[in-house]
Amino acid sequence: MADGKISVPDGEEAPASQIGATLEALAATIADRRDAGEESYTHRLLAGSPDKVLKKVMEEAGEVALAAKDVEAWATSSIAAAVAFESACAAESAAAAETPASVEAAAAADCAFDPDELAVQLPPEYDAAIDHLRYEAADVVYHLMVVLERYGISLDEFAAELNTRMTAAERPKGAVCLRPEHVKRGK
Ligand SMILES: N=c1c2ncn([C@@H]3O[C@H](COP(=O)(O)OP(=O)(O)OP(=O)(O)O)[C@@H](O)[C@H]3O)c2ncn1[C@@H]1O[C@H](COP(=O)(O)O)[C@@H](O)[C@H]1O
Repeated sequence: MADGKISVPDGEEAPASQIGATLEALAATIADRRDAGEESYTHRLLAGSPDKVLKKVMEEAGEVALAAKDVEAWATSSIAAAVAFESACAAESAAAAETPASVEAAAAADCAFDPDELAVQLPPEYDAAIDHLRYEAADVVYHLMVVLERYGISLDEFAAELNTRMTAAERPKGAVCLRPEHVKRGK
């Protein structure tokens, strides 16, 4: 596996992976749609004005950001609810301790405020927000892959871009890299 811009290190074999197989299948489907009819959304993105798919990438990236903010909001409100509960509990405990008759009850409650002990319950909406984030992330990747196909950047070449940014220790064995003359060219 090597073309004009990329190469596999000598003596190493290209690795296999799930996401690799998935992206390869999707890239092949997208490439096939060059010859499809107008009923294919992918074909319309490949054959129509480039602005359509370029706008879509920006729009879907924005939706990823909004979906992530939604995840943040559910996490923050869940933490706030847990803090409010702990604070109320600690206040009740402190008030009880001031009344001699209640000292025992207060000790039993053992409810001093301790942020490390917060029991944060994430609601079902948090999980749904994570599902939504993953969905929007897939929309970005699909549209980005249509852009790559449109401009003739193969998956191997794209992998080489990412691999080139890794240190030798981080890079998978056998990973392709950009030939030096293509690194950061045109940046
Ligand atoms: N992976 C995708 C894929 N992801 C997203 N999309 C389309 O991208 C469009 C996104 O448009 P919208 O902005 O309306 O997004 P939405 O998801 O409806 O809603 P939001 O993002 O606004 O929340 C929808 O029409 C989706 O169907 C995709 N269209 C096609 N594919 C793949 O490409 C293959 C070929 O598709 P066709 O070209 O339709 O044959 C399919 O079999 C799939 O494997």
